[in-house]
Amino acid sequence: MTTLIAPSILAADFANLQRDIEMVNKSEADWFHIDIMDGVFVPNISFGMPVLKAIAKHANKTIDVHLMIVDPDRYIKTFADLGANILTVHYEACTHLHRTIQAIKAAGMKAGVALNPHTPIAVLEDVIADLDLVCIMSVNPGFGGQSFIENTYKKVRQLKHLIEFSKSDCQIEIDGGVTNKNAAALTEAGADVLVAGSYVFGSEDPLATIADLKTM
Ligand SMILES: O=C(CO)[C@@H](O)[C@H](O)COP(=O)(O)O
Ligand SMILES: [Fe+2]
Repeated sequence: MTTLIAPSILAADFANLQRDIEMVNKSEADWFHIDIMDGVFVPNISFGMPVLKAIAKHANKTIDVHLMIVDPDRYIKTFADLGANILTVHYEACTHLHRTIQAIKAAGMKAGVALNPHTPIAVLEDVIADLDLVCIMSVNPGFGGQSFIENTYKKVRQLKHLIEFSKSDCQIEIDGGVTNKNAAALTEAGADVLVAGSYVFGSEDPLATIADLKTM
């Protein structure tokens, strides 16, 4: 199976959002990656429900929502109603992670958990069988355009082992600083989904950049 590519809309031109959504629609990308930041869990605020609603209206691919917010349980139903297909919460933001995962699935979405760079893979041991996606943060969450953290490769391999050992069919997503310099090595280590924001939207030809990432 080839690696899935999920352009991060955080790096799109918000004054030309529909144009950028149409670009992703006609590209070889697989998912839309949507970063929701609350200014509390992370030191930045991105955008909220009205913008997600507008994106969902035009997007014709899987909508992968990455919540960087505290107490995400408050909004699970809202994100399902807005059109999220995959809802990823942060391990560090959930007091009752098992309950949150079940609530996401009960709302009809796939359930993902994201781990900050300092959080070990081992914390997922007792929920891995319930998960559809694990998002390994390869930068500290909160901003696009940061440098990739090299320790990520080790975590991908550890997660791959845990998934195989648990007979889980959960996918491994890498988020932050993904470029053509690390994409092939991430795929080789076991990544299933690569999120790319500034590398795609900051390039001369985003369609070609996405197509190129797909080959890695
Ligand atoms: O969740 C985040 C950042 O917190 C990411 O999804 C970024 O939006 C990825 O952007 P690049 O690092 O690819 O520019
Ligand atoms: Fe993200």
